[in-house]
Amino acid sequence: MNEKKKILFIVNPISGTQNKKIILNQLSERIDKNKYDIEIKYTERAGHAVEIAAQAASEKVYCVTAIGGDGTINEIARSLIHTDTALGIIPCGSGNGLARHLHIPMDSRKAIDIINQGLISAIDYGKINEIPFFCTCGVGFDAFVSLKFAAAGRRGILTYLEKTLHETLKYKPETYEVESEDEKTNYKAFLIACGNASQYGNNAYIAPQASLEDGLMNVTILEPFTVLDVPSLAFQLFNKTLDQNSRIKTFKSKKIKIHRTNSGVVHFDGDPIIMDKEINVEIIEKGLHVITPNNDYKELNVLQKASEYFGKLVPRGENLLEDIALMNKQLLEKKQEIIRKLTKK
Ligand SMILES: Nc1ncnc2c1ncn2[C@@H]1O[C@H](COP(=O)(O)OP(=O)(O)OP(=O)(O)O)[C@@H](O)[C@H]1O
Repeated sequence: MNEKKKILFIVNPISGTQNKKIILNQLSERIDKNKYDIEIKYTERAGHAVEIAAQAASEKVYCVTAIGGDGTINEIARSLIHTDTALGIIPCGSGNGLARHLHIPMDSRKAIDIINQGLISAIDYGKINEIPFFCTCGVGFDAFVSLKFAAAGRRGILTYLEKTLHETLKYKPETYEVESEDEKTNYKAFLIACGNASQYGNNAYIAPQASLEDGLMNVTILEPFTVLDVPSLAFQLFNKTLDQNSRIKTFKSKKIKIHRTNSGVVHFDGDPIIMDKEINVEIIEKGLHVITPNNDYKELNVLQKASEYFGKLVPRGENLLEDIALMNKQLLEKKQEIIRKLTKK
């Protein structure tokens, strides 16, 4: 009989708003005990997961699984880069950007099934002034919101939206010099986001074309905009078409330098940190092993989500043309409803 593989689960008790006890009960019921020996550790403070994961990697543990959000994943993954220990993810943060990009289910029972399947892929990661990030990093408004969110004392999507909507129209764009491998350009920008993955979390696609396997970051620069641009920007952010907006500049690069007039806040995977005027961002190819769903599962997941969405929208009528007209009307109403919600002060 094959020797069992060890998985260490690291639980961040403060991430997101989900009850972690329920997840741990599901874990003990569902994890494949013929295949895995499991251990569970709770973090006691910010930064603790870095130490626990580093110890596990030095002991050549098969996998360290985050039960948390992108901040917890960042702390664990930075200790696993360039080791044979794989990262597992049971998403329960506020945004879950990396898990969503990888099509890891938000339902913890299904995420446990993915770990049972145990398919390992290698993905890229990035560094912002030597601090690793796995999803996105950046300067400007998103970094500013991450600072407000960190100080809010509450987590979850509602707190995030509250902070974002509250601050959007007050925020003053800054001037940045951006140096890619090809050119140096000055931008007055609301934000500059560097995407290793495509989204911030909550399906907000700031870099819709980003891939975790191309060795490149997708840079998104949002130039100053007026209140009239907010509905289309908000809609396109969630519709994966932000790169089509006239206020957006995008390009791909392996590394960039950002020079700004003063030191200030940046974010890495949604966590804020103060950095100097000069910021270097680069992507390191295939430096992290992650347990991911297989392609069949990803396709099924996308089809299932689409059919659930349209299933809710379309009544079962007899006349196809009438159904299509009704569906168009309902899609338009849905779009207007999203825009109304996002622009309501
Ligand atoms: N025991 C702890 N007490 C206080 N803070 C902690 C503890 N353990 C981890 N942290 C910090 O909590 C922060 C937030 O965690 P995490 O990012 O996982 O949740 P989230 O912000 O709700 O989700 P997401 O990043 O997906 O939006 C992390 O940056 C981490 O440093």
